[in-house]
Amino acid sequence: MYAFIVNPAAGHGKGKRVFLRISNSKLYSQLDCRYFYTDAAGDAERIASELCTIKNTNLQVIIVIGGDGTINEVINGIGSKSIPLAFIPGASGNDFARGTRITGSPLEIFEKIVSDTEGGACPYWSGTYSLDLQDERLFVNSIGFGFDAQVVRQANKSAAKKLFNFFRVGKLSYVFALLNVLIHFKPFQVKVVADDKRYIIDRCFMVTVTNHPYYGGGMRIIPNAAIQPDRMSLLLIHSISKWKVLALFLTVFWGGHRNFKEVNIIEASQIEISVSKQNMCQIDGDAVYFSRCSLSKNATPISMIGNSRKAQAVEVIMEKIEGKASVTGKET
Ligand SMILES: Nc1ncnc2c1ncn2[C@@H]1O[C@H](COP(=O)(O)OP(=O)(O)OP(=O)(O)O)[C@@H](O)[C@H]1O
Repeated sequence: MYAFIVNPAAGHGKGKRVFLRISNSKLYSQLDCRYFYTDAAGDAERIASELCTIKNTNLQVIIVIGGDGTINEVINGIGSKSIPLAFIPGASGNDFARGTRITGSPLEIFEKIVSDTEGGACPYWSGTYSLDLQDERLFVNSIGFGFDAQVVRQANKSAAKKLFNFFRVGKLSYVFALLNVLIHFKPFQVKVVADDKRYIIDRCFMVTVTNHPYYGGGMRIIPNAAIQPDRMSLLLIHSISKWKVLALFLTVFWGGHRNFKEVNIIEASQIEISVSKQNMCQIDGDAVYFSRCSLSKNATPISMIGNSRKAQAVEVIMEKIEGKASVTGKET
């Protein structure tokens, strides 16, 4: 069975339009397909979790249609179960699709998914996080602390977002939010422990941890962040003037921001981030308050199909991790 989890509201209705294009196709009618629409936050996670536990469904793949928030929920619903996962972007941000090289029209992606069910999976390692000692959860793209989280919160709560989405220029809501937050933003003190290194930064602007290069709807925030087991990429921006922040966000599309002296990029397996005064953090585009966060890489990779990364069986990668061969640390 091909199980579709569809967020019809994603991208101001794009999720539904993408699914209708697929469900009206000849290929869809020839296969054993079922679909589940989400109604509200938490539905995609619950549906994915139920699909993984129901026996005798002959489930071949869960295909998610929506945005990064929907794929985040589904990955948390699947957890460590070995169900192949595919994603057809149906929103405006779509950083997960960029990062995992999901390309083509929705129908082309669907055709690729169907051919990959014959054996074309490649692994994807999400990250785990625990906020303020709560239970661990997974993030698919990135977690950001400080400035970017406040921008996400501002954009999500702004009434203008609906209007921008209606005119299909949803990204403009982030530009407006960025300018708005920048005016009032105050740098904060943060302590970052990355493996055996400790950093205490007095005038921190933001800290971002990613599983792949893309962020904020196409910005290449850490251009060489590899999809890999064990290690996450971390970007730190500190001691920077507000004018320079504007310049930085203009150069981020081609990676020029890496040359700013206020920017540091490192890799680590275990990361602890703590702030003395409660601050904001965004997880795959969802903003919440935090004081302390522990991060690591999820040991169990997701078996992804339907993307253009070169396929390699998840079992082969797992053997490498377990030490039977050397790990390159680069995307396969
Ligand atoms: N039927 C629904 N109506 C409204 N909200 C929903 C529905 N189903 C799910 N949601 C909520 O929508 C959230 C965000 O969805 P998602 O990120 O996939 O799309 P999006 O926010 O429109 O994406 P983008 O901002 O990139 O266009 C989900 O995490 C969930 O909380």
